[in-house]
Amino acid sequence: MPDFSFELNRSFERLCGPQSDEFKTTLSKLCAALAAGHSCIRAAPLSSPLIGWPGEFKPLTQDKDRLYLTRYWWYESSVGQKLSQLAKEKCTVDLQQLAPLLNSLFPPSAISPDMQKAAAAAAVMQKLTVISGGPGTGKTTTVLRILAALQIVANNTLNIKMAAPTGKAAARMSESVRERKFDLPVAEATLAVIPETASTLHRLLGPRPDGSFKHGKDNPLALDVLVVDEASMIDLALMAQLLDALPVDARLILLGDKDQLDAVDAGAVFAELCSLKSPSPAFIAALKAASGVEISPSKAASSCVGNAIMTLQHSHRFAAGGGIGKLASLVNAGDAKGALALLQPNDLFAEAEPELGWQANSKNLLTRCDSGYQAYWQAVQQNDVAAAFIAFDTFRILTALREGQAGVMGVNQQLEDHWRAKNLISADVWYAGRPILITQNDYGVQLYNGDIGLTFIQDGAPRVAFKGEGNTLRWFSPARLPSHETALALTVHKSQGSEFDTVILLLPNEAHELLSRSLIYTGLTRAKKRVEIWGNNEVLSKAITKQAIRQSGLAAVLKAA
Ligand SMILES: Nc1ncnc2c1ncn2[C@@H]1O[C@H](COP(=O)(O)OP(=O)(O)OP(=O)(O)O)[C@@H](O)[C@H]1O
Repeated sequence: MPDFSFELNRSFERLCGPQSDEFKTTLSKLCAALAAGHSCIRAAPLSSPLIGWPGEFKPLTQDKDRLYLTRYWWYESSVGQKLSQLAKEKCTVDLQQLAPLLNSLFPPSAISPDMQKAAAAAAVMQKLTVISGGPGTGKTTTVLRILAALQIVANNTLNIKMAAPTGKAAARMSESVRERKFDLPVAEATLAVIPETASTLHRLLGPRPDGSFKHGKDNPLALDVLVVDEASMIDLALMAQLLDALPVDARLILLGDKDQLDAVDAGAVFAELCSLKSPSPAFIAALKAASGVEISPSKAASSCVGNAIMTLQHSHRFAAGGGIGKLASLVNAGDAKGALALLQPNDLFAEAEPELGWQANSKNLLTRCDSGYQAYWQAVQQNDVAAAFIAFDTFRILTALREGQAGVMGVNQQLEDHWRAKNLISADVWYAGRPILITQNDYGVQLYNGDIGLTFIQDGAPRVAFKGEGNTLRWFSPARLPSHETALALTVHKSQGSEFDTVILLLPNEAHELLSRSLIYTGLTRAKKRVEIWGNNEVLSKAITKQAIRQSGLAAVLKAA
């Protein structure tokens, strides 16, 4: 792959002649920062015809002490502007109607304050709502009740759409909404106008062959309410495009988990928004009047989006005091000592108790995978496609890194070699049972980044099955598949938006700059019942203590708005 900063510098030199060494060094730092997910770097202003102040539209933009490639400066200011406009819009609310409506949708709760109910009141009272919560804190449950409340208030006339950044996350959202929707204590007419299907954000925006989108400022989306799940995976560029396509009167509800890994590309919009939680006294009073819930003020400096941020903290999925929930809180608090103490193998095999394998030893790992994948291979051997899909989601090995022995490529290779040696799989690349992960959106064949397919041999030829709508299957010959890779193991990054009964989180034996608190948290919270962390104390401790902070100016824009 060509070095981006080298190529960029060459174009700049063609445009403006030779540049100073200082400029070249700064440009290379900026490109490296973008690749690492930052939208800008902190840099003292440099004198160069290529760098301009905001609005000058030179290739690079210096905004106070922040230096950007101008495209990213534009994305950031556009996102900041749109979010602040949205957050400042007031909605007319009839408290006489809203208070009893919320009481009917939210039965009295033992959890105080009832943040689910508060979030619902906030979502009816305002155009922008950002709901952050860990696994099982009730984001889907809450958003369904919000949608019911919004429809009832609007006499069931709203056009609501739901979306998520990846196909897998959209499928999971559709599944949980379908499972949960009919529990809502509302009339048939309201149920009928709550959607059951979420699409990917790309599909919603309408991709064009040149990479641009059909929907934008001049052709806004046709909707009144947009709900976006797994919003922490949205990068700055996609968020800018999404906000551009949002109609002026629409409401936006973003759901996510602020503690999870940020988007792969530049920007950490969701986490940054959540850091700006600062409910005003007037908003706290309004919320109490509407929902009876009294939320606490926060110490953060006030910001125009401060009233929009709602955090759900109580997990209804992990039993109080259960291993995964406890471990997740310790990791989030950066308490490496506490996390390691909890991971002492005292009660290793209890459900939902985390286990720490002290040393990632590849032979043990392979044996562990023999038992973890046993049900899967059985289903494959019996050619039972439905059972194979179910079994495949019960166990997954997640790697912190891509490269190296303990990286996803190394582990996939070792597992294939191991199972070939045992004659469990054939020598063919497309062996029966080869699971694959799609790594690129292909709108033609409707396979999307993150989709998982399983290979079966039919009439002597390999065919790959993907789950379609409901319980249907879609079959493809390998030649028709877009970019893909083997998915016996997945990276933590690629596992976002998925959950498995048992997760093995595999760390490398040496500390690595890509290991961070949010990576450990994201990996371990993919587990529904049991997580085992394979690695050594030092690497795990270092990762838990390291908080990856992305450079960006979005918070500054929102605080100043
Ligand atoms: N207030 C509540 N009281 C009791 N149970 C609840 C409450 N809210 C949610 N639950 C239950 O907790 C479980 C998780 O809820 P839900 O799926 O809404 O959470 P989530 O945050 O969307 O989870 P995910 O991590 O899957 O996105 C569900 O079984 C749901 O019925």
